[in-house]
Amino acid sequence: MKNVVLLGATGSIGTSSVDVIQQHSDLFHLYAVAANSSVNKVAEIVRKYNVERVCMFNEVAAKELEIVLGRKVLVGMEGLCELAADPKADIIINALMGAVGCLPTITAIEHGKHVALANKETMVMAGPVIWDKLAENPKSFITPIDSEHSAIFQCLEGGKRESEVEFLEITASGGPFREWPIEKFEKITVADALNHPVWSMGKKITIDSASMMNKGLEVLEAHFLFHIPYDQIKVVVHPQSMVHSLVQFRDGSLMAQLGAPDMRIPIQVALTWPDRLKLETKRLDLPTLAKLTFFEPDFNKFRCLALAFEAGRRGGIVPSMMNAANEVLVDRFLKGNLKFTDIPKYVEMVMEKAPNVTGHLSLEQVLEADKEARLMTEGFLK
Ligand SMILES: NC(=O)C1=CN([C@@H]2O[C@H](COP(=O)(O)OP(=O)(O)OC[C@H]3O[C@@H](n4cnc5c(N)ncnc54)[C@H](OP(=O)(O)O)[C@@H]3O)[C@@H](O)[C@H]2O)C=CC1
Ligand SMILES: CC(=O)[C@@H](O)[C@H](O)COP(=O)(O)O
Ligand SMILES: [Mn+2]
Repeated sequence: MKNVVLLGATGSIGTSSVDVIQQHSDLFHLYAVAANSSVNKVAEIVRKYNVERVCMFNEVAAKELEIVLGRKVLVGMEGLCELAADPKADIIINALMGAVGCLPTITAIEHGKHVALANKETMVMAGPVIWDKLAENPKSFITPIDSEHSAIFQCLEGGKRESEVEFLEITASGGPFREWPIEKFEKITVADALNHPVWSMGKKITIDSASMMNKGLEVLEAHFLFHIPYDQIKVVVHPQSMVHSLVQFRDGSLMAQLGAPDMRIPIQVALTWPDRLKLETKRLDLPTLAKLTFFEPDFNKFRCLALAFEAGRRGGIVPSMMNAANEVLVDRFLKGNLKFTDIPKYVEMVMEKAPNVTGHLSLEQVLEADKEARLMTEGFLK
């Protein structure tokens, strides 16, 4: 039996993870959960699945949950990291949203854990630091949950074939504005942007999908997960989201992973790899599938995608600053205080001010850059 710590248990990935764990309750025990402030949802999960340890990031919520459950609730970043380091934990699923996921991932690696990673922001902001930490802690390893990265991971047979890759082809749905003319972008509303054509996900990633920053983040995530240079990473728009990504090998073979758009599939792969267990979810029926289509992305319309490639190529603290600026801007947009077109505009302004840092990158530099970019973005918005 493997003890699973689920960080971000109340979210979209968290909920799907609970389902997968329950479908295999002979193999996995939901040992600990964490969230930000959803007290009732956490209380329900804890009671239903006999969860042993709990953390709430938000202090008030932690106190409230302690009263509801009548037992100790960990709190804040310290609490998240305590769960990530718990000696009884075998697998840490990081399904937190945003840069808050970075330190728990690093702590889990430092404690030799298997990290099943949905929190792409971790890899984007701190990729080189993660490389160092994994090298220092050879017992630890990451299995990706992000659907595209799971597809690539599977095509690479768990990373064994990285050196044989010609390029990675990351698929993108294109989001709700794939067919909108750029002239209409000024008028995009929050409701328009939350209307993802395929996936039902948390709000932040849904806005990122609409701006295609999500695909940009995924390019950096792929670079850091699979050690593939940016010149060998392509993005292809595939509106049906049935092909989750592809790997072109140097012998001319193009491998793809297909499946219904259901995150429980990559979550289960991340938990059970290299084994493939039964999962109750929809199957793709090829004869009844509609056409599968593929297009070049429009880098002019989706400026965030171009900016992310630029941030990746510049390296250093630029990805951390880009990610932080984007988080602030998406939050403002969701609150109705920013135009959709202001997201790439201000991300670019922050990136222009970002210094090029060469040489070894430390965790302190990454976290400082994150803080600095948030302040800078707020400053631009005043
Ligand atoms: N949803 C999807 O299909 C996919 C998501 N991902 C990635 O997975 C991650 C999670 O996404 P998703 O599930 O959609 O997000 P959601 O917004 O649905 O859920 C986020 C979870 O994180 C918790 N959380 C948010 N902020 C904090 C904080 N400061 N401290 C502790 N917990 C916090 C929330 O708790 P609370 O409920 O209390 O707010 C919630 O449990 C993201 O990095 C996303 O990019 C990747 C691929 C697909
Ligand atoms: C399910 C998943 O992995 C998301 O990251 C998804 O890819 C978002 O859709 P887009 O392709 O529109 O960004
Ligand atoms: Mn994805």
